[in-house]
Amino acid sequence: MQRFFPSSRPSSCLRLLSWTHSSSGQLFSHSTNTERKTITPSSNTFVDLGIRPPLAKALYAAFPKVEGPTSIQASLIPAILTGKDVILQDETGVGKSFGLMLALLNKTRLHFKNPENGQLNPQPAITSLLLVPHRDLAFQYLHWIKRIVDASSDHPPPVQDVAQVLVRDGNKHLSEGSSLLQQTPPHILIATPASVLDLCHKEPNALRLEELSSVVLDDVDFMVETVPLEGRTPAQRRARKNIELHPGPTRRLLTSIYGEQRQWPNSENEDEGAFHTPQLIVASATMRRHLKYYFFSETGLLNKDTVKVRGSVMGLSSNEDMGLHRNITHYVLVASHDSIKNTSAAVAEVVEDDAAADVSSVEQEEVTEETTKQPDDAQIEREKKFSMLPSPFNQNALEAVAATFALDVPSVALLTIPSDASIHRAVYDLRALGVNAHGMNLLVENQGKSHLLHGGAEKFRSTPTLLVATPATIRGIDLPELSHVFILGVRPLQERATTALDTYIHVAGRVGRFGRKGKVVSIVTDEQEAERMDTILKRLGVETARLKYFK
Ligand SMILES: Nc1ncnc2c1ncn2[C@@H]1O[C@H](COP(=O)(O)OP(=O)(O)OP(=O)(O)O)[C@@H](O)[C@H]1O
Repeated sequence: MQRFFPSSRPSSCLRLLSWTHSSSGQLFSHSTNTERKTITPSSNTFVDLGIRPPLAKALYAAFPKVEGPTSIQASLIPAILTGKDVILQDETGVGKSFGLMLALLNKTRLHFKNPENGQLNPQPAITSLLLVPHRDLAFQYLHWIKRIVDASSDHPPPVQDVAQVLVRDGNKHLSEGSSLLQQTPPHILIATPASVLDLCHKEPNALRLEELSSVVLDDVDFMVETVPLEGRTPAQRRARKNIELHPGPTRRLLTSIYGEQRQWPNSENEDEGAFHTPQLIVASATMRRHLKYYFFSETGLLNKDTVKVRGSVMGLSSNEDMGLHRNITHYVLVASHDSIKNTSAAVAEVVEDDAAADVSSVEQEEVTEETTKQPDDAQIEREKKFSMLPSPFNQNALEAVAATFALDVPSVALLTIPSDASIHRAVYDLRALGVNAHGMNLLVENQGKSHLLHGGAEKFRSTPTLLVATPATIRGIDLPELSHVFILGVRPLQERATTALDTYIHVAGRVGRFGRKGKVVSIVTDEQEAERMDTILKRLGVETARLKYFK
């Protein structure tokens, strides 16, 4: 019998531990048709890249639209399978996360000996720790993996043998998560850095970090806080000091795994064969120079042997051409109390080849769970409170969202609000304007889950949905039917800081993915904000189009 989880071993051995392969595994079939206008396919097959045939077969069965690897996957997968460290950068929506998942599924499952008694541990080790910035991305990965596992045989293994999620979702989840982890360590643990630290603190033996074969940071720039190197302003100096004194969870976790300065094998310790640190893989669409400085110089977490995998449109330097102009149309609406109009920088009337046209081509899947839910007590209580308090949101801006949503959105759209604003309140206000709004929560059908895997479009077409989230919680999220992103709140663009640009890149990058089209509508409320927005778009090299419904 072929194994589901397969064959490649990092070159070095773990200190004082020995390992052996686990035999967990299942078999796996295929077909295809992927609409791909701009994503370069690779001439290789997944198997050519080192993906084991049963896994490739399960992948094709689970995702019938997948024909073969994309060009970034063709570079990424073999790089990961060498066991070397990898730094990956390519634009949003080209299959980076999907490729990461496949490479991790393909890795060898190991059993270690207990160094104290020399006996083989009864449970296999967790092979990979996949760190993500927020819980919704963790569940998206789990969802993808479950689909592949379920397609792997008529009697698939429980998904929890293959992957588990550990997120800070109240103590209950963490404690349930931790006992499951110890009973059945998964092949891949998908977690937020803060939840891993919490667990290590509460139950130091729950996770055997020293047995990990690889550590992956997806959307790494969002997880590791850094300050531009050139920045000399007092605020930047304070920020640098603050990071030094109070490093964030990712920095602390990386220090626990690799030490303050990662040690690299030299001729002495290599000979002893007792040197191991897990392979480190870092990925994002945006990676600024200061982040690379952190990895290569400040901590030595990466070194010159690191494999650099990058997309064709960008260098690994600070290049702001992120391909945002290719499939995405950008609009800026100025909402005031008496009008909604296009910004004066809007240049062209776009011939509407609607994003809706793309939606119709996606694969349909039955939505099994009930999509309407009765409001719970907390919601009723909240709504009572909201009805008595004035809204903190600019109502003109919300009306602009509601009007554009009603006129232009066929199935599902996303609205990002500033990170300090209340999602519940935004949902409440938008519902009062007749919008079918929900806070995004990828565990709940009508809050985004049914849109995760090309599911539910038909069901929702009659009542389009607006999912509300903050920029931090949409990183990496892939909702294939998403046609529009609305952005409320423009971050100030400081001279050297690139945060506002990167935020826009990631938020806008939720649409226009994998060759599909999309629209990004930023809503501003005065000329000053409009100017800021125009500057951001100019820096990103995109033109502002005119939305036909407004002046
Ligand atoms: N080889 C492939 N063939 C067809 N579809 C694919 C392939 N690889 C990925 N996809 C699909 O492309 C979409 C985008 O993939 P993914 O989320 O991995 O992109 P990404 O580059 O990680 O984006 P981001 O930078 O926003 O996180 C997903 O819907 C995924 O299912």
